[in-house]
Amino acid sequence: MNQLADPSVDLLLNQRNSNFIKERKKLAIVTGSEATKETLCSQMKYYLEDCVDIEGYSEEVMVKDPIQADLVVMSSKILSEEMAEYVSPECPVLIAKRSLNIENIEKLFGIPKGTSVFFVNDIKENAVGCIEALQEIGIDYLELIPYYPGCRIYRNANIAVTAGEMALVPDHVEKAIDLGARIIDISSIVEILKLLDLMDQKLSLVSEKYKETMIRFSNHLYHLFNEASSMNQYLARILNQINDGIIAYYGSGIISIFNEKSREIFGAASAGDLIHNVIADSSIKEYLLAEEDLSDRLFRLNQEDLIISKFRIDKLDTTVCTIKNTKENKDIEVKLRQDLIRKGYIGKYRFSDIAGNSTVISDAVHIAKKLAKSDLNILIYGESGVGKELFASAIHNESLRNRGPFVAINFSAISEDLIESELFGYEEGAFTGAKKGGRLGIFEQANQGTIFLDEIGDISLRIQARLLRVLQEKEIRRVGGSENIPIDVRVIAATNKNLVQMCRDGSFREDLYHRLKKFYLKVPPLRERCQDIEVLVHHFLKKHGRGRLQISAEVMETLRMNRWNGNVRELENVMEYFIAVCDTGTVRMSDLPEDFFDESVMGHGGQNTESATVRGIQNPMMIDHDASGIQTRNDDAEYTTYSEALCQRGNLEEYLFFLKLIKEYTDRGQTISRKTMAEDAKNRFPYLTEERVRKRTDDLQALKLITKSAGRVGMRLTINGLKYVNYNTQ
Ligand SMILES: Nc1ncnc2c1ncn2[C@@H]1O[C@H](COP(=O)(O)OP(=O)(O)OP(=O)(O)O)[C@@H](O)[C@H]1O
Repeated sequence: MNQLADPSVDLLLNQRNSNFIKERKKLAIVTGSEATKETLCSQMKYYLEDCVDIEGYSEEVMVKDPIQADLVVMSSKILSEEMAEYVSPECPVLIAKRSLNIENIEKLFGIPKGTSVFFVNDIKENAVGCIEALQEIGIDYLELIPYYPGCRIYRNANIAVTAGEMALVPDHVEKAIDLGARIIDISSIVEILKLLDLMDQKLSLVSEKYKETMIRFSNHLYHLFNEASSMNQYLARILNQINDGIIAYYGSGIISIFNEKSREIFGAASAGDLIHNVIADSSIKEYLLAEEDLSDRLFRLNQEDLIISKFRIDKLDTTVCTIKNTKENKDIEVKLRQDLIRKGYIGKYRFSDIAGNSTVISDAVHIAKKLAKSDLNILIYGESGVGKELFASAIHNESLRNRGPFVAINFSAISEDLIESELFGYEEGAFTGAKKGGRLGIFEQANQGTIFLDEIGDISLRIQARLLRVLQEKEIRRVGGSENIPIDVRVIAATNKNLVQMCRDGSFREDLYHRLKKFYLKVPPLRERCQDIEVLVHHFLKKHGRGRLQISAEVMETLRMNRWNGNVRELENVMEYFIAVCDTGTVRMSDLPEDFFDESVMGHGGQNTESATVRGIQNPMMIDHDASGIQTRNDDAEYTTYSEALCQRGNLEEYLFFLKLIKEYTDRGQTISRKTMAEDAKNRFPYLTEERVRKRTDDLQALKLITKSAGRVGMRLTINGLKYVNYNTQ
């Protein structure tokens, strides 16, 4: 290691009182500043404290009495001249050689290669000496410029390094690094031993300690260099893994970073090369070297479209560019999307997939689109099968998270024991049967995306508490794990239960309810939007590949009148049934599922209060409910009631003839008028005029066996009319 010293080392021995000897020797250290005094005193105490009293004096603090010691060590020659009068004339004086304290050298490691740096010291020799010392220990990649009072600045720098001379650092410098005061050089330490007559006693110990310090330091340095170089390798690996080109260069165009992707695009180059020589395309070269132009630009190179972006790091006089190949980036996006699709973690639906134009559904879509723009949690309320998941998926796809996963979990379909590990995952060995390597929970899988928690009202209070913590802390802990894992997920929860009531009766946590319900969306049941049925019917026929299949007007009417307790899902099921059973091009009443009227049209378990009124009170065809709420019927008795009612009004045969006729026409998708009815009835009932036909149809309408409306729809059988006809044609 190089040792720096004042160029002239003078040993001024004043032997006038050579018998100045005490039991413990006294060493006085005189410095310019207090900081240097501290450094040098602690250095000498490290070597000699056990046998020498060490006293420090600095020019900064007034020395009152003359300094008396076995040896006075001056930190510089100038100081020895300035402080001479404060030293007892009989004291021997040594002007110490000093060297750079390299223990703080790591402070320089952050300065990038090629940077101009002032080395600041009190005189030229010291500044130059320190620079040489730094170069010798490997800091030769910086452009070190000596700086001292009165020097001429031939090249400027924004960073300054000094050895304890911060006061001399020029004001314009943006960053100053103090390596600390220079320490006493080993050769001067040996001199001190000699002068204190401690050579025999201390030399080997001091040299041991000195060696030890050096070894400790060089180990430290070695470690730091290793760390820095493995960090560099690590960074280089990262930069080479990135799928975009990355180039960094100093103001003048000297390249400092040129990653693998850049090499693929522009050809071979490495740090130290010039942009000017490396980039052949003149427009790209011009753009890169135009310091003030920081806009993103599109370039075409070798049939590829490149988007180049730039930003400046002014402090380092560096420009960094990223180069994206638009096609490759698209391909990557497609791959990532395919990966999500493979895992099933995508929102399958968009708002355009929501069929229906009723006001209620349009309003719901309108609100949902607004909610999609925010990132807050949403609670969707709606009966089973109304389309809650459809809405959740559409919201995800319209939100800023649409490139992330959409993961859905239905709590009603998972047992309580499994919910926790499904949501939060588990560590290997968390429980018997846990998979090797553990498993990610859906919260982790949905990271940066949306999680859809369906049937949230079905989870236990225990899981509610865990879920609440996750929503509050935004981190999860795997089952059997000890680490908290941060997550960035938007939660959309759904329920068909009355959560407010559940909060009241204590089965749902109110705090969780409020966390989930930052926004609220209600999806209306299908029976509140009968206008949508026709649109939905065609939507599902098309969705299942039978867009051309016709639905007879009567069937459509029957569908419209249905209660649809299973909502849109039930309607879709019926459409799939039609597709499976209908052999002709038109679905007719005869294609309706056998149990359609039992299970669907009649409603479930007395929920259909509106229809029950129509059927039960005003209609002779009664629906009874047994104790369990399940419907029971005595069909024969009910049909007989109709027959009796008709017989009381006129000829049952005529009425049945007209009912069948209406059915035939609607099955063919045709409307039937009174005139047609009279004509068709002519052969069997020649006495029936058009007016009489009107009378018969009025009777049928009064018994709610048919409906009459003006225009295209005309006369139609009601469900009961249809069933009564079917009963009589068996
Ligand atoms: N307006 C609509 N347009 C098109 N398809 C719809 C519509 N509403 C619902 N569907 C379809 O109906 C089916 C049921 O919808 P979804 O699963 O979203 O209902 P849900 O309310 O989440 O049901 P559950 O409460 O049982 O989970 C799905 O196949 C969905 O695509």
